[in-house]
Amino acid sequence: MASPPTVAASRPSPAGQPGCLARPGSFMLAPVRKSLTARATAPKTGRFGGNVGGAAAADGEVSAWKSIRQERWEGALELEGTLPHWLDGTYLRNGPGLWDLGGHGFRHLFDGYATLVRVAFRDGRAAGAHRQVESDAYRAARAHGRVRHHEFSEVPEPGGLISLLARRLAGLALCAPISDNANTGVLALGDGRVLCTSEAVSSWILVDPDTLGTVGKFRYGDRLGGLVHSAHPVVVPGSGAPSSEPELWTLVPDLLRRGYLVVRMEAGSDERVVVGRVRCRGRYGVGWAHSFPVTEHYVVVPEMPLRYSARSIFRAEPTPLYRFDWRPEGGSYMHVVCRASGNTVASVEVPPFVTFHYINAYEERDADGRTTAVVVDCCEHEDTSILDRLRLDSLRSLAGHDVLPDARVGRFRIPLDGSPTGELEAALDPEEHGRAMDMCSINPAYRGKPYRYVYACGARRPCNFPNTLTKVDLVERKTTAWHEEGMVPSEPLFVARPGATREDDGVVISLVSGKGGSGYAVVLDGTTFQEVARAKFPYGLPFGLHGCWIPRT
Ligand SMILES: CC(=O)/C=C/C=C(C)/C=C/C1=C(C)CCCC1(C)C
Ligand SMILES: CC(/C=C/C=O)=C\C=C\C=O
Ligand SMILES: [Fe+2]
Repeated sequence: MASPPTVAASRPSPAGQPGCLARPGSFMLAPVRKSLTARATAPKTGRFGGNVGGAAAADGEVSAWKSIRQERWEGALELEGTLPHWLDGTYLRNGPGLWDLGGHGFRHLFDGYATLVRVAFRDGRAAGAHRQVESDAYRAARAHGRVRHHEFSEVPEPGGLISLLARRLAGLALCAPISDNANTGVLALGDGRVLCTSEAVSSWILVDPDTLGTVGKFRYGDRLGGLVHSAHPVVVPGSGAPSSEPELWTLVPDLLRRGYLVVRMEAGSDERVVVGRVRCRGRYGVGWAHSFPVTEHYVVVPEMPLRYSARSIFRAEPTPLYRFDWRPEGGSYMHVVCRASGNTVASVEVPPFVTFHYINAYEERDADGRTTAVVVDCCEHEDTSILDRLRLDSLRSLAGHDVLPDARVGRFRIPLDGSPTGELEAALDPEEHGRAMDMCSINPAYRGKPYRYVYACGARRPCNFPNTLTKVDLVERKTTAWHEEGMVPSEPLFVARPGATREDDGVVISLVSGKGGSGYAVVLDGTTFQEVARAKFPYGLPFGLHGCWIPRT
């Protein structure tokens, strides 16, 4: 641990008390029926193999892949360096932080129960907190001592004889319900509501950004249904006069009719409105739509050759790629849908690609101001092996081994002149960022517009996981990296300085699981990419996925 704990947990939850993870012996989880991957990884330390919230991880190992042990913690953070006084608001980050309960360990990074982490910045000081998100899946596992919902890589037996008989009588597949473990992102809708998100339509959970408490399930008031949707809905300033209230856009894949609904939801509403429909052009299933980009006038619908396996989702029958099938022979496409009319204005074939995250997209215009193409940037992985590299046994045991598959900034150019194909090439030499590229953010004021800077996780090899924070200059095709030996960074998030006019005038915040079991929020200068401050948690932080910034109003 880099520094001794200096603050006591303000609300400690001793074992056996409400608000605590478990009573000793109460978390023996039942065996899992089908494993989509190799054998379960046994917890490494302690009964839960976890980080002890409110105390240092004692064994000096990186905390990134260890479960957070205590359900919640809150307290002041020890500061090193000087925080800018203009940094006034709350940084929230979500991610799977609890992979071990009782005697059972999840196998894959994406399986873990959601842990929300918060760092509140005010007057040059920082306060931290974490709390488990109270999804039905998490509550059920806690109450029953077994995994009851199917997660990304695990398919538990349906619980109990009565439930099994009832399901058989109802003619349902003998599988547990789909999980509502909202462990992927956290999103401020801009109307006061803050949501934890994941892939299942029924998984969104409203949280209180101050207490991190679970407010309740978010349920749509419409009749659109859908089973899965993008884990990364996009909130943009509204286009509708007279209001420019922020609105949410997302994609709802239709697994039966093989297409996508492009939907919009207004601020304050819980009803999605269908703006456009796209039919899949490729063969086999619907392309996985974990995220998607928007430009000023268009929504881009990617049809990736990594396709949802309807069998795996409806009948809980695993594929070698968890919930997906790799079908490059079925074609790969990019569709462009007009945000105003819902019409598909371009649909082009592109080379096969694998991506979780789109960085940004913008419209390219000719000298007369006519839009000629849409440019889309993404974190592109060389193949689907990245999914297996995110297995916990690989993450835990292969640190320092150079097994991370290559990744690059993939740049698509989608012509709007009716051409049948689009291009895909690297936006810069991938060696610039150690051939790793994911967990990206940009200055949000440049979303959908021409832009220059990307903040992401890159690599200093050898490594089994991205281990640098990297600023990419897409114009100069150069990078600047921030790195400490042994660190596991999470998504860097850019926060603009109020009144800034330059794109990189602001700071970049990332929660880091450091060497020696430490956990801290590092704050980097957005321009120089030098550290300006770090706010240290008194315990190690598990790795997390995506975050958001909520300015103090
Ligand atoms: C975190 C990340 O990148 C991806 C996570 C994907 C998840 C959690 C997917 C989950 C599921 C499906 C793809 C199909 C239906 C079941 C469910 C577990 C929600
Ligand atoms: C953490 C990750 C990829 C890392 C490899 O470079 C992907 C996360 C995807 C889900 O949000
Ligand atoms: Fe994601």
